[in-house]
Amino acid sequence: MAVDEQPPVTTLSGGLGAGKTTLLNHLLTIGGEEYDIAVLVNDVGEVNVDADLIENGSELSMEDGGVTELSNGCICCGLQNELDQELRRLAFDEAFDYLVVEASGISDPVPIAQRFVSPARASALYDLDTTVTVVDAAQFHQAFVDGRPLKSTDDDARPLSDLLAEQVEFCDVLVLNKCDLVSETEREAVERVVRTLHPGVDVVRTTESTVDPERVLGTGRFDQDEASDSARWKQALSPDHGDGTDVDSDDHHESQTEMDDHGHGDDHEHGTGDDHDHTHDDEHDHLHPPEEFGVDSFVYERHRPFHPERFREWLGSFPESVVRAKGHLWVAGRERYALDLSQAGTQTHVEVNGRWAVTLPEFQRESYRESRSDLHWDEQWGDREVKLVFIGAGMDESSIADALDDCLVSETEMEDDWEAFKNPFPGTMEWSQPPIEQRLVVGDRQ
Ligand SMILES: Nc1nc2c(ncn2[C@@H]2O[C@H](COP(=O)(O)OP(=O)(O)OP(=O)(O)O)[C@@H](O)[C@H]2O)c(=O)[nH]1
Repeated sequence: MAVDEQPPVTTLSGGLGAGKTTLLNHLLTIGGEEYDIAVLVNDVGEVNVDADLIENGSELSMEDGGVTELSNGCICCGLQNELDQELRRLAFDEAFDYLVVEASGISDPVPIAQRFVSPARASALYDLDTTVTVVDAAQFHQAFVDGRPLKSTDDDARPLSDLLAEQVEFCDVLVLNKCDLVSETEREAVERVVRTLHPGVDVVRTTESTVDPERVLGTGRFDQDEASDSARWKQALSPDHGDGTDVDSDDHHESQTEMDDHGHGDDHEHGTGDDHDHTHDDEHDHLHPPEEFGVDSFVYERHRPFHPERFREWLGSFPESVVRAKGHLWVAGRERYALDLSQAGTQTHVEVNGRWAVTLPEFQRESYRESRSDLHWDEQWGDREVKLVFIGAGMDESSIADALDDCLVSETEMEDDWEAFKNPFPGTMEWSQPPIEQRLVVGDRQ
């Protein structure tokens, strides 16, 4: 792609589990008719579940460069170098005419937007078009109307609700999602708070993130001068905010050189009003969100199925310290299909994702295995496994893992007839039905 073509960019931010991946998949299905979209997906955990979900839900794939994943950190801080590299690689090596960047649920949208404006190098390659924040209406109501903020259990950390508020404050379009989980009165109360935090923001109400693509793609709403007036934008650029606490100091040196390489000729044209040098250090001189908000993550991986009844029971009492969990499941009695689990707030969804590779005809199975060098393969069970990412504040990893281990099929149960277990989990892929009916939903307003 020629450098001067500058594909437009939409960034998607928003709280953990708010509906960003759902929105992205919706855009790829509907908006894909108008644009040839490339996506860059950032996930906090070491396993990028979102990238898999996007691949499964669309024709894009990692191999053809359509989906790029950046995992195990935040593109707003720790992975900024990787973000810059990927943005350059995409611009020079891939053919697309729109880029959508899905930030992790604990990313601060300000430093991400700053990667696309002068003097950041990507500003010459892309045109930041729209910044979008997706909000879970029910979670927001709980935190800001009911007055039960999302806490972090680490005393020194800021409550996660602060991040939610910051994500609301910095966006051009706010997608108020999960409207099915709130009453009209609750939604109105949420909108009042949202408009207080961000007067004049364009609010789109949705369920399942079904937004009209025109509201978030090619809107031309991002205005650098207006964004530059945002208090946090200025704070992030201020040289006085260095407290030396940034955990990624090594990254800074490399990026600093990159920034120095870059001509700053157009700085003044789109200036932020500050006349100091915009160094990389200045740009993200804040704590890395996982530290600032006391968030951590771990992966639970086992190569044995869950007992359907015990695991269903466990789902009914999700540990409070877990803010978000997602991944795939092997449930005994469901040997043909991998199930996706997605927990956010008080709701957990389990739905059929696709067939385990081991059940595919040999030709397909082998080509799948070749394309996934990291795939765990068991002689007897193939790729069937449980792999879940947990993200939360103050989680007791070993007690969660122990409780889950108790839900696994025991040594003796391995010999049982698994079809005889009472099994509430979905087990077919009847695409003629609306997918929602193939879900097991655990939690409020089922
Ligand atoms: N009830 C309800 N559930 C929804 C809605 N939109 C999405 N979900 C579900 O909420 C869960 C999280 O959705 P995602 O799209 O994965 O959320 P996300 O913002 O990408 O999550 P992270 O990237 O982990 O922060 C999934 O189980 C979705 O199916 C909605 O409008 N209503």
